[in-house]
Amino acid sequence: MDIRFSSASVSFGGRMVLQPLTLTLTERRIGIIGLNGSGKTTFARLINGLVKPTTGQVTVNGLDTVRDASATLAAAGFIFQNPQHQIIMPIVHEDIAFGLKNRGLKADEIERRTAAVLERFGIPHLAKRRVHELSGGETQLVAIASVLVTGPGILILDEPTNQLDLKNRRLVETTITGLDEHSIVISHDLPLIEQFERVLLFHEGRLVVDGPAQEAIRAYHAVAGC
Ligand SMILES: Nc1ncnc2c1ncn2[C@@H]1O[C@H](COP(=O)(O)OP(=O)(O)OP(=O)(O)O)[C@@H](O)[C@H]1O
Repeated sequence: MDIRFSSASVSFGGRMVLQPLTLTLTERRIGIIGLNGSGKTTFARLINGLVKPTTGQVTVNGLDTVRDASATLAAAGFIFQNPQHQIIMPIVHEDIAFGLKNRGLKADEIERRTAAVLERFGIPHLAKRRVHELSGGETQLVAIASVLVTGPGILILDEPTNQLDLKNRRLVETTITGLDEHSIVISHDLPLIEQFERVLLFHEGRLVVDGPAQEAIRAYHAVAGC
């Protein structure tokens, strides 16, 4: 993974919500922390082109997120804060197959890949379940499976353990830390974040710490005043 920000900033309606930043991300597990409204989601959305830089440039494995928008989307999958919003089909198996159908794969290949990803996440028993009947943890796993089945090398997750009970949180945490793909995770779940190789702390639209997890978490407590 090689993600480069070159003087990239974001303004909405003339207000700069992300100050210009220049950095390169290559680590396997990267955490993003900060208070509400500090710019975390905006930063993460720049990576797969959901938000365009107002100034500067962002590239993902050499792809420009604006010029090469669809290739960037294929390289970096995104799991939204409310994953139920990105689940499109009513049945789990159909939802996982959806992205593969869109890519024009043959039926037997779709079936093979769908079964493999269900197996990978330990959820073959959910294949025929209705999506709206799943628990929060199951919904997260299905959303992750639906994105990873298309083969992005990078997964960006926006608060993946938010609103999960302790058991489901552990399940999703273990799934994320065990991924082969590179992951970039926005989270207030500090026990998860403290396992990561590199953590970025945002405050009021600025990247204020970029370093080891312990250092960033200590600084987070300081800016939060607790
Ligand atoms: N599409 C948009 N239009 C206008 N303002 C926006 C837009 N998206 C985000 N903002 C503003 O940008 C700032 C940063 O928002 P962002 O969602 O990146 O923060 P965050 O750190 O992810 O917050 P949270 O932890 O609450 O999800 C906020 O003031 C937000 O209101």
